[in-house]
Amino acid sequence: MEGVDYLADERKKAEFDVNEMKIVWAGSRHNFELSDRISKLVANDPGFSKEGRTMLPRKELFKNTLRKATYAWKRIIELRLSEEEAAKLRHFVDEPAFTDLHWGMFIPAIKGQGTDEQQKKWLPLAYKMQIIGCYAQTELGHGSNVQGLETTATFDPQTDEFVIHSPTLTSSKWWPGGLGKVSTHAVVYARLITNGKDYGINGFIVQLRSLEDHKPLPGVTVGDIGLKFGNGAYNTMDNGVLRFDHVRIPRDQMLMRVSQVTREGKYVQSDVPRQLLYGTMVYVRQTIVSDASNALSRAVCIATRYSAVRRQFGSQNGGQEIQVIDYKTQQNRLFPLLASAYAFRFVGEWLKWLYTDVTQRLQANDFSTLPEAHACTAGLKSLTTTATADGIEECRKLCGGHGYLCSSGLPELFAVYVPACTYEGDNTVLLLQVARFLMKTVSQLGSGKKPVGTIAYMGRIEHLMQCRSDVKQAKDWLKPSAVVEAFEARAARMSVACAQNLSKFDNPEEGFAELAADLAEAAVAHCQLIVVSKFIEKLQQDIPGEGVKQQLEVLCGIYYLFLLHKHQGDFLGTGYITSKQASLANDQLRALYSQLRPNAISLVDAFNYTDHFLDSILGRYDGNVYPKLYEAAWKDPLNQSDIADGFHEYIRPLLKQQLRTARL
Ligand SMILES: CCCCCCCCCCCCCCCCCC(=O)SCCNC(=O)CCNC(=O)[C@H](O)C(C)(C)COP(=O)(O)OP(=O)(O)OC[C@H]1O[C@@H](n2cnc3c(N)ncnc32)[C@H](O)[C@@H]1OP(=O)(O)O
Ligand SMILES: Cc1cc2nc3c(=O)[nH]c(=O)nc-3n(C[C@H](O)[C@H](O)[C@H](O)COP(=O)(O)OP(=O)(O)OC[C@H]3O[C@@H](n4cnc5c(N)ncnc54)[C@H](O)[C@@H]3O)c2cc1C
Repeated sequence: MEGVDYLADERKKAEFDVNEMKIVWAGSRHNFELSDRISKLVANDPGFSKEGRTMLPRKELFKNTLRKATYAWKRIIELRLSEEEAAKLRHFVDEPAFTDLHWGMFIPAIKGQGTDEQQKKWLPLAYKMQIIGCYAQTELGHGSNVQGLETTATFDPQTDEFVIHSPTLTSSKWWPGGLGKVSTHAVVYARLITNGKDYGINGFIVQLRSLEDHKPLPGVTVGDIGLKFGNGAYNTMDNGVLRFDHVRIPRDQMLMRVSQVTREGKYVQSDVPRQLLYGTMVYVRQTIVSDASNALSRAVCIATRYSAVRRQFGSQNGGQEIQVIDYKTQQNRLFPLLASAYAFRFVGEWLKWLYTDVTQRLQANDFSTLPEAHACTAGLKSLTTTATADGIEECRKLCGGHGYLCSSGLPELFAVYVPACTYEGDNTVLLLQVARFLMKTVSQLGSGKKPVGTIAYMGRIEHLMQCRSDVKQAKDWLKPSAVVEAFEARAARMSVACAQNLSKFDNPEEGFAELAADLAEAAVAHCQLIVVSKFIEKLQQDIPGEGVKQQLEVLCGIYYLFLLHKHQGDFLGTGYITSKQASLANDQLRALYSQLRPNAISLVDAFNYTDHFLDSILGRYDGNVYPKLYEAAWKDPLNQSDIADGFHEYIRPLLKQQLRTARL
C-alpha cells in the first residue's frame, strides 16, 4: 500500500535523536542543509530520472549521460549555484561522467602544477567549460609504474615547442576518463626530453580536438577503450585511448610549477620537491576516501532496511516469521559494515583536514608533512576502497536472491565502485608505499628524529614492544586506552618484525620484494590504527543530541572489536593479547550488536538518502518492497509481450520437433 511506512515500528525503537545524528553524519549543520536541499532538488527533477538506465545499450547510455551532464550544467548556471553546491548536484545526479575528471583531475592538475600565469590562462576557460579536460597519465603498458611511462615530450628550440609523441604501441594512453569521446584538452604526462637528455615525467596541456567541429587535431588518434564490467555502471564514462604522432604544442603548455624549460632549452628544477608532480593523485586519493563512506553507507542502508523487512523461518502458531536482521549471523555481517561506514566518514573528515593543512604548508614552502600526507592518502585510499568494495558485495549477499536483481541497486553500485580498488593507484601498490614510509620511520628511530602525526606512536616503541593487554573482563574492551594501545602495539610490532627481517638482506630492494606480503599486512595494521584512533578522537568531541554520542560509542566499539576479531592472528601472534582476552573481545562485540539492533534502521536513516539517490527497491524508505519488486518485474522489456521475440524462430520448431518425436 502506498503511503504506509512498513518500517515505522523499527523507527519508533530508536534510542537517539536521528536529526542530530544526520548533522554528525554530514559533518556540520551547513553540510546537512546543503546535501538535503540539493539531493531533493535532483530527486524532484525529471531531467535526472534514473529510470531504465541499466537497460540501455552503450551508445544510448552514453548519450543519455551526455544529456544529463549538460542538463546538470544548465541547472547549475540557471540556479547560480556556488562551486560547493554544483559539486553536490553532480554527486547526487549519481552517474559517472566526463565532468568528474574535468572538475576532479584536470582542473586540480592545472591548479597544483601550473604557474600563476598558466592558471590565469587556463582555469577561466575550464571553469566555464569552454574547454573540457581529462587526466591522461596511464598507458597501455604502464599504470602503476609512473616512472615507466613512455610518451615523449621533446623540446624543439627552433620553434620553441614540445613535440608530443607515442613511440610504441604500449605508450598509447589508455584509461583516462572523459578522453574517449568528449575532452577537448588533456593534461598529458610524458617524458621531458631537452638537449638529448631525459628528465623524467612531467605534465603538459595538450589540445586534442577542434573547438569548432570536435574532430581530433592532426596527429591525434583518439577513441573509447570499450565496454567495461557491469551493465550500465561505469560504461557511462568514455575511458579512452590516445596516440600522438609528433604533435606540437607551445613551450608554455608544459606545467611549470615543479620544473621549467627555458627558451634556450635549459631544464631548471624549482626548489619544490619533484613529488609535487604526483600532487593531483594525493588530492584525488583524499576525495576517494571521503567518497568511500558514501558508497558503503548506501549499500548498508539498502541491506539494513531490507533485513528488517525480510522474514524467514521461526513462525509459531501461524505468527510472523523472524526478521532476518535478528539473526546473529546477519548482524555479524551487517553491523560491522554499518560501523565501518561511520568510521570511514570520520577518517575522511580528518584526512580532508590533513590535506588542507599540507596544502597550506606547501604554499609556504614547508614540505615537511608531505611524506606523511602521501602515506595517509595512499594507505587510507587502499584500506577504505577495499573494505567498501567487499562491503557492497557482502550487502548484496545479505539481501539474498533479491540482492542480485538490478532493481536492488546493489549490482550497479558494486560495478561502479569496484574499480576504485585499482584507479588512482592499485591498492597493493599503495600499501607498499605506506610500508616504505613505515620502514623508513623504524630505521630512523635511533637517530633522534622524533616521529610525529600518525606515526607518533613509534616514538614509544620500547613500551609498545613489551606491554601486554590488561583486559580482564569483556567490558574492559570499551576503554579507549586499552583499544588504542592494542592497535598501536600490533602495528608497531608488525613493522619492527618486517624491519628486522629486512635487515637480514644484503640488498634492501631485494628484501623489500621478498617480504612484500608481510609489509603490506604491516601497512594495513598501521592504517587500521589510524581509522580506529580518529573514530575515538571524534568521540572525545562535544557531540550534542540525545543518545547520539552513545550510539557512536557502540558503532566505534563494533568497528574496532570486529577488526580485532578478524585479525586475531596478528594480535595473538605479536603477543599483545592472550586467547582469553580475544574471547572477551568477542563477547563484548556480541553485546554491542544487541545494543545496536533497535537503532539500526534509524542509524541508516541518518544518512538522509532520498529514494532517488538510493535507486533501490529493497532500500526504499517505506520498506514497501514486495509490491514494488512485483511491479518492476513487469516493466522489463522481456515482459512487453506474452510471446517472446524469437519464439517462432527457435522455440516453436523445438516444440514441434518434440511433438513429432512423441508421435513416433
Ligand atoms: C558513482 C560515483 C561517481 C563519481 C564520484 C566522485 C568522487 C570523487 C572521485 C573522483 C573521481 C574518480 C574517478 C577515477 C579517477 C581515476 C584516475 C586515475 O586513476 S589517474 C592515474 C593514477 N595513477 C596512479 O595512481 C599510479 C600509481 N603509482 C604511483 O603513484 C607511483 O608510481 C608510485 C608512488 C607507486 C611510485 O613512485 P616512484 O616515483 O616510482 O617511486 P618511489 O616509490 O621510489 O617514490 C619516490 C619518492 O616519492 C614519494 N612519493 C611517491 N608518491 C608520492 C606522492 N603522491 N606524494 C608525495 N610523495 C610521493 C615516495 O614516498 C618516495 O619518497 P622517499 O622515500 O624518496 O622520501
Ligand atoms: C575505471 C578506471 C578509471 C581510470 N581512470 C584513469 C584516468 O582518468 N586517468 C589515468 O591516467 N588513468 C586512469 N585509470 C588507470 C589506473 O590509474 C590504473 O589502472 C591503476 O593505476 C593501476 O595500474 P595498472 O593498470 O598498470 O595495474 P598493474 O600495475 O598492471 O597491476 C596488475 C597487478 O600487478 C600488481 N602489481 C603491480 N606493481 C606491483 C608491485 N610493485 N608490487 C606488487 N604488486 C604489483 C598489482 O597489485 C595488480 O595486482 C583508470 C583505471 C580504471 C580501472
